[in-house]
Amino acid sequence: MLPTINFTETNAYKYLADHFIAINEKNIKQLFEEDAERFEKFSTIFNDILLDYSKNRVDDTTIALLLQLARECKLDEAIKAMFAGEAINQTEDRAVLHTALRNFSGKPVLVDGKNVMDDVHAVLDKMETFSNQIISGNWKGYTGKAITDVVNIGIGGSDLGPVMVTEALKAYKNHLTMHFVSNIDGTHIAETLKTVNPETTLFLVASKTFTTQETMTNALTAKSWFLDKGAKEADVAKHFAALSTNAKDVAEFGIDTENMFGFWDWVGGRYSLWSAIGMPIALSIGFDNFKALLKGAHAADEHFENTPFENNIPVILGLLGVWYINFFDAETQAILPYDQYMHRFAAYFQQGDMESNGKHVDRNGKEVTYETGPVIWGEPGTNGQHAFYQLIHQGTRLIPCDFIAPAQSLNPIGEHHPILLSNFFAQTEALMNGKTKEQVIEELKKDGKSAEEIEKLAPFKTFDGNRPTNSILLKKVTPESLGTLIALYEHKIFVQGIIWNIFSFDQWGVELGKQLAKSILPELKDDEPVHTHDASTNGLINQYKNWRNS
Ligand SMILES: O=P(O)(O)OC[C@H]1O[C@](O)(CO)[C@@H](O)[C@@H]1O
Repeated sequence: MLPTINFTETNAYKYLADHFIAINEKNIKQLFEEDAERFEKFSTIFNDILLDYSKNRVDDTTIALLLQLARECKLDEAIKAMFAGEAINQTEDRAVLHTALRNFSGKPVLVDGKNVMDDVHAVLDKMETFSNQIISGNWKGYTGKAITDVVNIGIGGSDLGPVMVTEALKAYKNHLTMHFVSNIDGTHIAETLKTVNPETTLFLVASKTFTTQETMTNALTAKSWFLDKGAKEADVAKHFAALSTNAKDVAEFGIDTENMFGFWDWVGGRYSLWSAIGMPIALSIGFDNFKALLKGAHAADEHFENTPFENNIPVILGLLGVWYINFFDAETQAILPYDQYMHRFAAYFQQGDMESNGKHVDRNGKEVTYETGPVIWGEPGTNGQHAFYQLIHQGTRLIPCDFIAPAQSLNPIGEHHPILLSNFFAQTEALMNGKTKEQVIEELKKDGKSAEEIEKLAPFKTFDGNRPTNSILLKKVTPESLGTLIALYEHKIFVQGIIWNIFSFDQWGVELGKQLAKSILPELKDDEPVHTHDASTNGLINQYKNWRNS
């Protein structure tokens, strides 16, 4: 069982509330001037990943109090409970053990007294054999040809993780062409099927539950297309595999359970890329690279489990987030990778974070009286700079940002990477320093502006600065470093869920929309007007019925 402490009733919270008033008076630039050791103190290196959190609105006292908050909320007990396989997903009565999927410690992991590591290794071995066969071309399609294209059909956690990682590690990929179909909009599957050949395509039906409407509908469409193209039912086994926990429904769908790669209810959908759901990753970059990804994540797990809080990256990131959300009223958190390959990283953690910590009821079943999970968003730099950074620099909102960049480029062409990195360094500096009125006046004078013009323009060109950022500098994006980075972010989400006293591993809110869509679908069958909903929903449905055949 997890502790059930209301963090706003801790001593640390009360001290932080007082301390906030003092720190709110200061700007980060000043904090650097006051402390020559600030960078050394507020940065840490772990396995070729440097986290610099010195450009935050914190000082020694803030960090000490935030760490005290973590201790008062019994974060240490919660971490132990998760790694020990306790059923900490209490509303679903499940353990939370994505860490077991990447456990290379040789230590057993017990769920209800059973060591799950044998099952984990058995699936990994099966994935290795299968992916090697497909990549080598030894696996033949129904006309004797090797597989050239892989279509992953899944949604949410059964899509975003594999998409994000295969994109982030594209530099490591082999000859297979990967496709991902997630949207129920027929356009997604239709456009994908236009580009593939049934004789050389492998479909992966990825669904933890194997009941998700979007995935099942897309998978059935893919199967009909495959059969329409001249293949026989018996050929399905050569072209369809399932990544799921639900063997019964996989068999009913007509997929040979020999081609099923299983996982378990203690793997949350948004934490499942390390499981059989990672098959597209293994196919795209090879099993050894997939294993390196898992090893990188395992290193982060050991770091999270064993490192004192003051040097523990997920703990620090999580607490800084709490500081901004609950004291500075920050509503969002931007994730800004300066790496084109990582262009889906923010989208991936949009689900990871928002589905986990988008909760308003605490672990006692009571409505919370404070803010919980932030809105996560972001795009790769420098595209973001030319789109939404204006608001981050000069808007009215405080938006804490994580800047992520690799020191080494996987495509070191000309001056591209130094230019990219100069932007990465410049942005956090600009966000911190801003530009004073005096600096602006000086610049305008140099430009030959008149006193009147200077007076008019100066307010618009002045930047307050004092906008907080974390910088995460990786030596290079490799399967291992990416695995570490993802797992560090996963654990950050855990830390925040513990502090906010919420359950991070269920997603009841999403279930309601699914149920309602299923009840509306039969009403769309005929052209009779509906009257069973509120006026707005009735109006929309009836207009749809009027227009759909006109
Ligand atoms: O893998 P499944 O069971 O198809 O579920 C897909 C996704 O649907 C959700 O349950 C809700 O969006 C996610 O948590 C999950 O990743």
